[in-house]
Amino acid sequence: MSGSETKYDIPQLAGIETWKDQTWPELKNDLLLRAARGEETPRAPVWVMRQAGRYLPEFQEIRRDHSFFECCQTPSIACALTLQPIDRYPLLDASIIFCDILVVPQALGMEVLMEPTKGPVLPSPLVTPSDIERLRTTVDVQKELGYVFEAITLTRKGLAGRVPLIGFCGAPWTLMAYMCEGGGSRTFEKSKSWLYKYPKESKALLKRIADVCADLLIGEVLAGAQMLQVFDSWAGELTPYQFETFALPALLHVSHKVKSVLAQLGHPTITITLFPKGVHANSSLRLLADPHTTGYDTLGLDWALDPVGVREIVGDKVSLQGNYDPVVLYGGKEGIESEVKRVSERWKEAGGGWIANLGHGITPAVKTEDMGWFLECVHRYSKR
Ligand SMILES: Cc1c2[nH]c(c1CCC(=O)O)Cc1[nH]c(c(CCC(=O)O)c1C)Cc1[nH]c(c(CCC(=O)O)c1C)Cc1[nH]c(c(C)c1CCC(=O)O)C2
Repeated sequence: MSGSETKYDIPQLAGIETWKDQTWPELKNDLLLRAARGEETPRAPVWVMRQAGRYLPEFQEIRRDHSFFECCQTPSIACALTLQPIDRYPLLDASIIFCDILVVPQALGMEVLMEPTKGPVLPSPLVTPSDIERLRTTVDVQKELGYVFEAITLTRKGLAGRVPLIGFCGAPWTLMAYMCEGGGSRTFEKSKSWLYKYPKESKALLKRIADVCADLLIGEVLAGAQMLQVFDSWAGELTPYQFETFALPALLHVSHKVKSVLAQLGHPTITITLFPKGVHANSSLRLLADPHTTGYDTLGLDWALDPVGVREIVGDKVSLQGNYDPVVLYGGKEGIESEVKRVSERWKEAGGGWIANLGHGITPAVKTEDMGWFLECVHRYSKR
């Protein structure tokens, strides 16, 4: 399964010429990178998915004057939004570049809108395999997504070594789901019926998406990202068979291509987190236990899983991230403290590399002081 033997084509990225000449501010807090490599750190590094988001008044202020994708596509704005939570909360141990997973369908040629009440909308979804012809056959990731790389370089400088910068992309299956559904879904009838009706074409589509994801991640690292995360937000909608047959090979294509191309370029290896939201620990997660073969060093867990139980299943080779219930942030000061304390004990008992995070993104109505209190509690109760 290891991708080290396969030679991948090196994408045409500006960073290939420039990455060796970049000098970066010295990193002062490397807890995140150590935990991702499997170290048991003195306390858990902590960050929060969607930490640059609508619960922050300073985010809302910028969003008032700019559309969502304008924020993603303007490097100075994306940089400013990424730095907002870092400036406000010195207890955060990581930053994640402000962007969206749906920039990959855009790079493939699909229109994506962000509607205030509905979330993402893709007005012309893929209905049958003949619609795949509407996608660009080769994607010039530098041309389509160069703004992400620019934003990353600016942000890494702006961070001045305070914390590492995470780059990310969506997982092929999750992106295919958006591309076939035309937006979010409750039942995933359109995207999952592709897997039953058109299994061969589904695999080919997933591979094409995976290629763009890999090139995006490679460009992010060359531009200055110090760690990567792949968001498979809809992994839990699949049967274990579908996860293994469709989602997993595409995920492995991404991680193997990223690591192999970086090695070909002589770039130091970096760690990758996979967030396969909703997957069953005893079936799908079990397939992801060995970073040496999967290329995923850390697995992000949602709040439905118990860290001790997961450790028993996946063993000690892989690091883990998670998994406080995002709704705990509405639990009040005492509620937050007692839950963080309880869950942290499970994590310490589980052992191994642990990055503290929510089990999914922070939601817009959270009070900024409750987010701050949550971070304080994690610092206190994750101490080993
Ligand atoms: C599925 C998914 C998307 N985007 C993303 C995922 C994977 C994680 C997950 O499962 O939530 C990933 C994402 N989206 C965003 C980030 C930025 C980095 C971070 O702080 O985590 C990241 C990592 C910004 C964003 N992406 C989005 C916002 C809010 C949009 C706004 O400002 O109007 C932000 C800050 C919009 C978005 N983008 C997406 C949705 C479903 C929505 C709508 C959500 C909603 O309306 O509540 C697609």
